[in-house]
Amino acid sequence: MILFLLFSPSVTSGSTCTTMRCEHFGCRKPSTSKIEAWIQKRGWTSNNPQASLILRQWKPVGTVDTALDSSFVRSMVTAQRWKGLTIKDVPEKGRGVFTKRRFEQGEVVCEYHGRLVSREEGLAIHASSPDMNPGHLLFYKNKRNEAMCIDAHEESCQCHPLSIIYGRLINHSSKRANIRPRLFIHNDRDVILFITLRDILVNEELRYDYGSKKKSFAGKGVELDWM
Ligand SMILES: C[S@@+](CC[C@H](N)C(=O)[O-])C[C@H]1O[C@@H](n2cnc3c(N)ncnc32)[C@H](O)[C@@H]1O
Repeated sequence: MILFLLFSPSVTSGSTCTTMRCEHFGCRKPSTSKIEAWIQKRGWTSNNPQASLILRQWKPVGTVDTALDSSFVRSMVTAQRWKGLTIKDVPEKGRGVFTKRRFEQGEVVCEYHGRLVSREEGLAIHASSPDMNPGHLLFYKNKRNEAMCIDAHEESCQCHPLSIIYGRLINHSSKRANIRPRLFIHNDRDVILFITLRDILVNEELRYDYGSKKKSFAGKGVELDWM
């Protein structure tokens, strides 16, 4: 869908002058220090690009389909250390996730991370919640077309007990969604990444369409006023 050039500097490496296209960071904006380390690793002898300039001109590289191709994005999925986000209270919604920096269209924001369970198990968790609120469950179909659920009702997951799991705190909007979930597979694990639908400014609330009908959450006919 989206093809963005990240950076095409003319650089001198030894005696060879090459036009480089950096795809290393893929669909996720790196920090200045990450770019500096990347430049240093190239071992260029002259004409080195400035990290701050790369950062200013940065755009995601690749398409939504290739969002998990970059080792940088995969390392974030492994570590669950998503930067650039913060949690705030939102009137009548509880908590919500807000941006601490600008995100570009097509950028990976974070993962909906949690425990993988079957749809039936997810529905049982849903049914046992006090007000049948969808809470922190995400229902989806995997690549084999099986109905599954990511259960994120715990504040933190067992695999990353110290990480903030932002995905579970993102609120719903069908009309004003600025990110969308997308299913990938990494190390045989289903990974649902949120990808921006447009440029997102600093201090914007992240929202995605939960995809549930007002009266039929997970097919259970639950009335939810806020949907
Ligand atoms: C995935 S959680 C989102 C984080 C939640 N606000 C919290 O504080 O934990 C989903 C729950 O947030 C609330 N919520 C999400 N979107 C909402 C909206 N647009 N309006 C009101 N409540 C919303 C509902 O209670 C829903 O069950």
